[in-house]
Amino acid sequence: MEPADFEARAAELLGAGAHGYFAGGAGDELTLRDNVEAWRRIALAPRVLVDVSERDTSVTVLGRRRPHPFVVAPMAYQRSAHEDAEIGTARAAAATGSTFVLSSQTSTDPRAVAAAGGAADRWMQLYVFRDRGLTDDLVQAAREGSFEALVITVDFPFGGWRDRDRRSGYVVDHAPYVQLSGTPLTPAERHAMHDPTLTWDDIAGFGEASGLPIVLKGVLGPADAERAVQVGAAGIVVSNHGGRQLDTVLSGAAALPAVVDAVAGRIDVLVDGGVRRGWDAAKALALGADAVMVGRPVLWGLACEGSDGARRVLEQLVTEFDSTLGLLGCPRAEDLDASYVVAPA
Ligand SMILES: Cc1cc2nc3c(=O)[nH]c(=O)nc-3n(C[C@H](O)[C@H](O)[C@H](O)COP(=O)(O)O)c2cc1C
Ligand SMILES: O=C(O)C(=O)c1ccccc1
Repeated sequence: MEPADFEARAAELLGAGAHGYFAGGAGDELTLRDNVEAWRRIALAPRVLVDVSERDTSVTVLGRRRPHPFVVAPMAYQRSAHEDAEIGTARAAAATGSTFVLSSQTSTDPRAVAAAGGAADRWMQLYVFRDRGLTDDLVQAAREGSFEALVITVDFPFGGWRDRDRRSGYVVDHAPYVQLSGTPLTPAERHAMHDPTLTWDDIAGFGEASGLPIVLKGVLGPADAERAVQVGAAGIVVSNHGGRQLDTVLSGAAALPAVVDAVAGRIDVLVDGGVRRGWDAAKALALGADAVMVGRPVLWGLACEGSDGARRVLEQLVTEFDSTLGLLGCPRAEDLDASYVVAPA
């Protein structure tokens, strides 16, 4: 099976509830679809007669050189996709030089994920729960597991309106690391753990308490990007949460240019949502992103072939990205700029 077949195969392998939860989005899923289409609408504009015999896919993010711009997005409940779960995706990331982001809603103890990932780059995604004890425990685990940064997700005061989950009645079929009670809960019940009173005033405190750089995930506009700089974030992820929160919001691809302008190089900018091909990542970098997060494709690889499947998805993205640099006539990823893309009219 090719990585291109994983999405369809995962739909056959997974139960309807888990599949709907992973694949689905908010409302009519217009943003879910637009995330993918927005990258497709941007045209690449190649240059010719450039020596592309050697290419450099590396980028610098949070002050560290990384072999390529692909970061595995934080995704909840990976044990529902495959028994390899987060250990499997962390190993796949480590094997491909991808930075791995562990979800707060991990199925696996963060310390075990850290042990499996060894010296590879990993960040901890943080949800701020009403029960701050649970949040503090994750911060502590991040420190013990040598996680390099805290990715605080800021677009999730509570869960979006998700028809697929309401219809399926899906309940999480394993005990996640952060437990609420002994009873299995629906995603909506677990989404209600989040603290909806969280504001900008709280952010710097997490940096101080953890000693780790803070990345704010879920920023879509230039004013919020400016505030992220002001509160001392080291980076932001331009994201609409994979179309899972508020339907009809703009795509990461559409939001990116104005955010990049506002940030003006002061902090790192990542983008996610609908990155499916190596050339999508090239477009993101051309529009000023420093790196991209990839979500569902990694999950489909995990569901089909466990850790090996997730690794194959990441390998293919890196190979496609490398080939894009060559055929675009821009052999160094860090030289990508707006001259290599034509935005839709
Ligand atoms: C099944 C699933 C679970 C997710 N869980 C989390 C999470 O726990 N924390 C978080 O910040 N984002 C979460 N996200 C959002 C992803 O990190 C990411 O923003 C999004 O999936 C990127 O879009 P893509 O799937 O189109 O690549 C989740 C996404 C999916 C599909
Ligand atoms: O479903 C999600 O998108 C998500 O981020 C989440 C949030 C809380 C619990 C589980 C998943």
